[in-house]
Amino acid sequence: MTYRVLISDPLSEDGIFPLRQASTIKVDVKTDLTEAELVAMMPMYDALLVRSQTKVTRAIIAAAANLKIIGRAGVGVDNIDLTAATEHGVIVVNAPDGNTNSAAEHTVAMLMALARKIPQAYYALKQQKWDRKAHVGVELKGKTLGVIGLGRIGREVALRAKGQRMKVMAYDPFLTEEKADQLGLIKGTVDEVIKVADFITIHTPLLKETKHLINADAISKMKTGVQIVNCARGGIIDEEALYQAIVAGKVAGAALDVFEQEPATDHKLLQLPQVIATPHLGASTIEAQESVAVDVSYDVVRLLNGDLVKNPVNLPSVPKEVMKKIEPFFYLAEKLGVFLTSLTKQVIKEINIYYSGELHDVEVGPLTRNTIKGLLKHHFGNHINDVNAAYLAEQQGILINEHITSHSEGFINLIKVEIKTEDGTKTVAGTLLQGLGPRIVQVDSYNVDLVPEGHIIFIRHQDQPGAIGKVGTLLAKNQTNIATMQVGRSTVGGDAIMLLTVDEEVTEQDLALLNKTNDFKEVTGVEL
Ligand SMILES: NC(=O)c1ccc[n+]([C@@H]2O[C@H](COP(=O)([O-])OP(=O)(O)OC[C@H]3O[C@@H](n4cnc5c(N)ncnc54)[C@H](O)[C@@H]3O)[C@@H](O)[C@H]2O)c1
Ligand SMILES: O=C(O)[C@H](O)COP(=O)(O)O
Repeated sequence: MTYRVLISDPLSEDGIFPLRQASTIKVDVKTDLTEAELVAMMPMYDALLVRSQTKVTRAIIAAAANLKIIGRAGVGVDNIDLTAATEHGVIVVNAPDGNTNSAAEHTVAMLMALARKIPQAYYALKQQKWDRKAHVGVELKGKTLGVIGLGRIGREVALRAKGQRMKVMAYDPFLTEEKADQLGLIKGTVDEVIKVADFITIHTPLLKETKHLINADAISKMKTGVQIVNCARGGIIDEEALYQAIVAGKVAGAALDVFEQEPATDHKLLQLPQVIATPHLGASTIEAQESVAVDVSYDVVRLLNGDLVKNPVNLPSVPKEVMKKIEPFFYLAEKLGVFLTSLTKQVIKEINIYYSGELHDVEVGPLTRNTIKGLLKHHFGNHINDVNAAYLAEQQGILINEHITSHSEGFINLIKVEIKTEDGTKTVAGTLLQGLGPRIVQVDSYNVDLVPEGHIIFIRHQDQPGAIGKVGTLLAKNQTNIATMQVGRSTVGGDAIMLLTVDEEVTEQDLALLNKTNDFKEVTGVEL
């Protein structure tokens, strides 16, 4: 099997060696493609790698019938339609650490260039103007830097600003007093930060909440003469409001690496002498480009090899040590789902998953996704995967509840899945036996002991002499060989079940023969 990977933005050739080395992967590099060209090409690709230039739209994702992964060689994923990717079961990964240092260094370079008017002076000198008066700057030492967004880059910028002997005040929804103390900076609200800062630098993602975070109202609260740096994302600053504030003399200068519409060549902000700018160069260093390309390439290789990715964007990431604990349960969780869904023809309205015993203190989200995958596979086939399982269930209006308890009904660990449908409630429970592997241990109220694999016939009947023999005789007519059989009953002569495993796939003829006798209330074939 050969997987095809398309790289549609310029990526470091040195950084993509994990892809080049993989014998099962063929890489095509084709840049500057239009949306229509991408739509036409995508059906043949299993993976797409981009930077910020390619806009990965819904149309492109919808056309990409074989697409499994989109790798963003960088941080910001605002150029990728994440909702569409999730709906289509395409995992999106990024490289969150690879360009942190470069982006932080670029921000500090912009801050210093802004304070000392270096680009303006350079430009004048290139025009043969030796003008020392026009380019008098200000010192950073002793000034307050306001940092909005104290994630990876914001933190690095704050530390470097302290090296410039600036005071730093920061706002981030996750910043605690302890963390602020550790970093030697002051924690404030957005309003507090923008009111006191001489320089403001922004390091948030572009989200609904951060769109135009710096608008006319915010600017009106700032000090007159404030200078603003944006090396995060265009759109966080309202560009019209910034333009007006610079013209009015409220804002003394701005350093912009990013714009709402890129490329931004014919932009009115660029006409103002107080504005210095670079064309989205924060991550453009040899080191950062190599590092982000290596990170996403490895994730693509991992995914195509069937392994877990390191930096998922549209799936919660689970720490390695937690994953080690829960991974052995993935198979069981999915099989419980497949088993249970085989027992009903009705629409599932609600899914309750009970985790108990040693599963009570782990992150069970991935197990829930595997269970849902098993439950809905019947309807969605291979289209359903970890990425879209919860989404597809939600779209079907299915209610999903997780219940977690340390009490485990006699097993060290137990996953019990219950579905509610028009015809009532059905449950199945399974455990992972140390050294023996997964077992289904309960079907409705009946205790069983079944390895969840192979070809199974599930029968509901009335407990009575001859019932078991009849099943053997009927299946023999079809040359169907019973490998194992177990029975369970509520009371003598009461409701009972039989679980048979057979050597070959259960056929329609097998089921028809068993159903014809009218001796059995329910006969179902289950393929695990
Ligand atoms: N110019 C470039 O070339 C370049 C390079 C790398 C990253 N970036 C951009 O820089 C930004 C930051 O990247 P990062 O790696 O530090 O990301 P990060 O995820 O590590 O940090 C982002 C921080 O923003 C905070 N945040 C979210 N909403 C906020 C809000 N409303 N107010 C204040 N803070 C908020 C988050 O809590 C988080 O701590 C992103 O937009 C990224 O795309 C740009
Ligand atoms: O979010 C990012 O990582 C930066 O904006 C870098 O974008 P780029 O990969 O297009 O340089």
